Amino acid sequence: MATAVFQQPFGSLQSHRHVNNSAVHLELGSCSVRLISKSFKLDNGQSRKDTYCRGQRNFAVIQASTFQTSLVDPVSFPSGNSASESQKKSSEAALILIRHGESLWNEKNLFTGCVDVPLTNKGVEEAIEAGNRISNIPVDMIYTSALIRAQMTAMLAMTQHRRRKVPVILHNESEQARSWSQIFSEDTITQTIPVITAWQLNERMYGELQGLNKQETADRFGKEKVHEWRRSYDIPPPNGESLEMCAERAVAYFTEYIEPQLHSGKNIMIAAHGNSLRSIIMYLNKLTSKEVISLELSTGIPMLYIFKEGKFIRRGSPVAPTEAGVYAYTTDLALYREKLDEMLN
Ligand SMILES: O=C(O)[C@H](O)COP(=O)(O)O
Repeated sequence: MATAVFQQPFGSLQSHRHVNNSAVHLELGSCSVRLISKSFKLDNGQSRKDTYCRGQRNFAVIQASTFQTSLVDPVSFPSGNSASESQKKSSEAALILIRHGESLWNEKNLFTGCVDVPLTNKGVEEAIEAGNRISNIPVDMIYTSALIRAQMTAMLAMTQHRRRKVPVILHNESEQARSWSQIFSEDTITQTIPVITAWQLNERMYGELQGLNKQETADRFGKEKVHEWRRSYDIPPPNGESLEMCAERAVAYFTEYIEPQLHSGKNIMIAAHGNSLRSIIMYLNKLTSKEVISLELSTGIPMLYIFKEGKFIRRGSPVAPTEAGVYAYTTDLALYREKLDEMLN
């Protein structure tokens, strides 16, 4: 992805403790980012090096790339030497998809779409259970929709992860938000998982059905009509998105931003919605428009894929963290798990 890399001296900064500063400039397609390293002499005589970034344009990519550059996981996946080396050699990466846990409007049987409602208690429990199931699978980056039910699911799931890294939502909505949420310790960054939120992963926009009760709508417009709105591929509900329209933006986002991360060996979790995930699964499993309409996803059930040699291999849903046989670990996943066991014992 990086097309040009060069080192340049970085002028001295306003602190008597800085002993050395340098900057690396990366050109990443249409955007550029500057990684700035500062070496500090601490009062106790020790020295410390912190790296952070300044970027322009296309902030999601910049932030993702920054974390990618900075993160060095002591429990690397697959097993290898340095993180960058293992990334280069990496022959596979894990992809976890999770539909959010039950929301307050799922519970009330209302069309939700892009209305931003939180999880129920049951949804919270489902998210925690999903986290248990994936607690031995490596996660380097998380993508969620812009909606709270997906974000809650991702965050709650990660509370169960054995690696104990902290998921941190990247705020790139304005220059100030980006700048005010920077992390200035390389050590802390290595214990962090970047969480990227993207509206493209949102639930399909349900148009004028949003907020209506599904049963009452079926009683009013007829079961067939409502089934057509809910489960046809290319017929949109009134003023809303068809599954095809939802797939267009969700899959475009996946191929443009997420797939390159998998290619570089990053293990990814996506927390999203029934229809944005059906769209992505349609792409991953090469389903036809006929096949995808009968695909139903339960709330809070993680699905695991392995990305290997440019192909997505479906591994099913991990049933419990300890039951390797249920979804058959790959060798790399087994090694990762072994390292977690060593680290935590
Ligand atoms: O938005 C909604 O109401 C649901 O999350 C998905 O609804 P569906 O099952 O009708 O597509």
